[in-house]
Amino acid sequence: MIQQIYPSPAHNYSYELNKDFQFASAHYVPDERAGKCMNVHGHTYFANVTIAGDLLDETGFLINFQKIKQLIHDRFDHSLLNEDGLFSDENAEDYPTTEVVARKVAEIIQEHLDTLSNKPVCLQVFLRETPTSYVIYRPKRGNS
Ligand SMILES: Nc1nc2c(c(=O)[nH]1)N=C([C@H](O)[C@H](O)COP(=O)(O)OP(=O)(O)OP(=O)(O)O)CN2
Ligand SMILES: [Zn+2]
Repeated sequence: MIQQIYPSPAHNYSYELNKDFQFASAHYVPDERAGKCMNVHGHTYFANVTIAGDLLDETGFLINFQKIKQLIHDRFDHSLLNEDGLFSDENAEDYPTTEVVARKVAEIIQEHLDTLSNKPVCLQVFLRETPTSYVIYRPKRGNS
């Protein structure tokens, strides 16, 4: 939910930013054990992304807030997640569950961050799938 307080990852970076955004997507979980979730259905996902770093870019940004939303919203909004090449119906690690979508969001963002000279890092993705269900994904990282 936008404007909620999120759990913070511990870190020693000087700057931390958080971006909230939402996207509406359909998905299904391709396993009979997922019950009714095996049927195509939709959610309005609420995401909060945490990015940190020690250096700002030439505009004084860690990263432009708008870019974070653009990377994810433009790709996933009003789509069937299972049809995106990031996901697969063959391998559970790539089914579009909340856990996996949160990880993919982190990976998409980190891939972009790696192109920036100030080298920010994605520390956390909080992804709410329903009013009662959410996942937090924190990429493994070194001692920073
Ligand atoms: N660990 C996970 N469990 C479930 C996932 C998931 O991605 N990871 N997904 C689903 C379904 O896709 C469903 O969209 C969400 O399930 P649920 O929280 O049960 O949704 P409800 O709105 O029915 O929840 P209530 O609290 O009962 O209203 C299922 N499990
Ligand atoms: Zn679902």
